[in-house]
Amino acid sequence: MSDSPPPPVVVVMGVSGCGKSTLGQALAEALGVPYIEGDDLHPPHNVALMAAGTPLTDADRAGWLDRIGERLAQAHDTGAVVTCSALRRLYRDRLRSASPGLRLVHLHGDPALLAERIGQRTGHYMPPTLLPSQLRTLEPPDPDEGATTLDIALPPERLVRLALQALR
Ligand SMILES: Nc1ncnc2c1ncn2[C@@H]1O[C@H](COP(=O)(O)OP(=O)(O)OP(=O)(O)O)[C@@H](O)[C@H]1O
Ligand SMILES: O=C(O)[C@H](O)[C@@H](O)[C@H](O)[C@H](O)CO
Repeated sequence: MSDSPPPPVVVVMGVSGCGKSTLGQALAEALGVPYIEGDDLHPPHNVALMAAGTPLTDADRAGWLDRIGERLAQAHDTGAVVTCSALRRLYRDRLRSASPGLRLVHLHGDPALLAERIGQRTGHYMPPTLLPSQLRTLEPPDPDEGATTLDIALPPERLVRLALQALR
């Protein structure tokens, strides 16, 4: 029997292109927990809207957040790293109601750097034109949410180290 605490359930959050998938995968590997790509849980309707350059509404995101919440709840014993934009406080409250102990890592960065990274990547449904609406919708975590905010200008390996330190 080990007295070690259960592995963490982590949501890596932030606007499109902030590096959620890049950090999320590396962090899951470092923690030895499953990785869940939140973008894969969007219904096709949401993906079609975003691909057409239409921002999602609260109603569009509701069912998606519930699916993510289910996955977070299932990960209670195993831990997990899940990517989810989780832009608004009310979305995060919805996730926390499914997984009360969840930890947040918020990737935050200069809009010009975000635009550059989104512009450089290929094969993604999310068009660069949606970045301004993502930034308008973002409500950065409040102090009581205990989030760790990291600067996307840092290299991925450093972000992993800082996230691991914060999650200890
Ligand atoms: N710390 C970093 N330093 C430099 N480039 C990075 C960093 N993190 C991510 N990138 C690059 O930025 C781009 C966006 O990263 P990524 O796809 O991980 O973001 P995302 O938040 O998951 O995006 P989305 O939510 O839109 O799917 C990718 O091309 C990735 O290689
Ligand atoms: O809440 C949202 O508007 C969406 O989750 C977006 O943030 C994208 O799915 C994601 O970032 C992929 O580019």
